[in-house]
Amino acid sequence: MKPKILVYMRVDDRVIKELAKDFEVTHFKNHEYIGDPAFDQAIREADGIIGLALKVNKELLDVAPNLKIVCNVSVGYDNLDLEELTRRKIMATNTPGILDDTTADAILGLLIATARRIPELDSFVKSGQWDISLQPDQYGVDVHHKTLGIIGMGNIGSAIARRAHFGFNMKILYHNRSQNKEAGEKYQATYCELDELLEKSDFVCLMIPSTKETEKIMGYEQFKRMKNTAIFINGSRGNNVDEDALYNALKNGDILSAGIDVFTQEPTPKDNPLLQLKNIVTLPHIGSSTMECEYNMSKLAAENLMKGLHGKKPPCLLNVTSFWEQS
Ligand SMILES: NC(=O)c1ccc[n+]([C@@H]2O[C@H](COP(=O)([O-])OP(=O)(O)OC[C@H]3O[C@@H](n4cnc5c(N)ncnc54)[C@H](O)[C@@H]3O)[C@@H](O)[C@H]2O)c1
Ligand SMILES: O=C(O)[C@H](O)CO
Repeated sequence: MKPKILVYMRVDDRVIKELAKDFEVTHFKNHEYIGDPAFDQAIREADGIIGLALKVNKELLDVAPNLKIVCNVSVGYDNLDLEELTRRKIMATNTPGILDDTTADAILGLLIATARRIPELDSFVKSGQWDISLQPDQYGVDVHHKTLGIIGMGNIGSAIARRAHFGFNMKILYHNRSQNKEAGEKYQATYCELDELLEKSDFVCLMIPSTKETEKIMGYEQFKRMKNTAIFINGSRGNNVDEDALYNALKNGDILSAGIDVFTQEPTPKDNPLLQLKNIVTLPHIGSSTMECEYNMSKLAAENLMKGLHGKKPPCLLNVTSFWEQS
């Protein structure tokens, strides 16, 4: 009998087809969760899970007695209770590295779209309002030669810094858990404490993982510290930002505008007050969502799953030291 796997949300169809050669696949394309009878049965029987953003916590693990591996099709793994998975000797994997350039492209795109007010001016043209020349109150602000503060100079933060430094002649400041020597040398990026970065940057780009420590790292105080001409970009996770504080800062002119790829709740509710503001550009969490990148991420996640269920060490094992090397 083939091992059983639960495929959750976004996994490339070609990859699912490959997986079906080795495994019995049950695919949930949307946000099904415990309580849905079909999902309950699939999770009860699953040897492995592959997919995007399934909340894997004690509640779910308690009803998944056969589970051996959980493979995220994402680099972020804030959806996983890693401690609990490790305690139960269940492997967990993610997909680091292969999405850096794609995500950095999207975040730079969002930054430029926000600075140059591209979505707003696109609507202006398409709605037939362009009957006189552009007015000064429709101008955007320059990106080139400005100061970009990156919070989280990891893989994606570095890919953003590379583009900003070489492509736009921006001055890079960064805040990180530890100093990133390579970014300092290659992109002339200067390490600073968070407060200093917020005070000096024309653009602040958040690129840290979502953890207990980073929850609402951008709150009322942090937005107040930013220049009132500055633009805030969140390409990380919604939980890292206090959305009420962001709303307040945008509404009161504490900052100029914001570009947001991620929300506290996704999909974000239609009545999220942020959506009413003119000075915010929003995206539905598209950082890595290109045809090429999503396929590569699915393939890497599938490789993790295959290796794990075939008794080999998955290439992107997250709980490596605490689990694999002891077992
Ligand atoms: N918008 C999207 O579609 C999208 C796509 C990919 C990743 N992401 C998010 O971006 C995050 C970063 O991805 P990555 O591949 O660059 O990860 P990474 O691990 O390479 O980099 C994260 C960096 O953040 C730093 N960091 C962590 N906690 C910190 C703290 N409390 N204070 C200061 N610095 C801290 C780390 O030292 C590290 O350098 C992911 O965890 C994910 O949440 C979003
Ligand atoms: O963490 C990631 O890889 C992305 O946010 C997934 O969409």
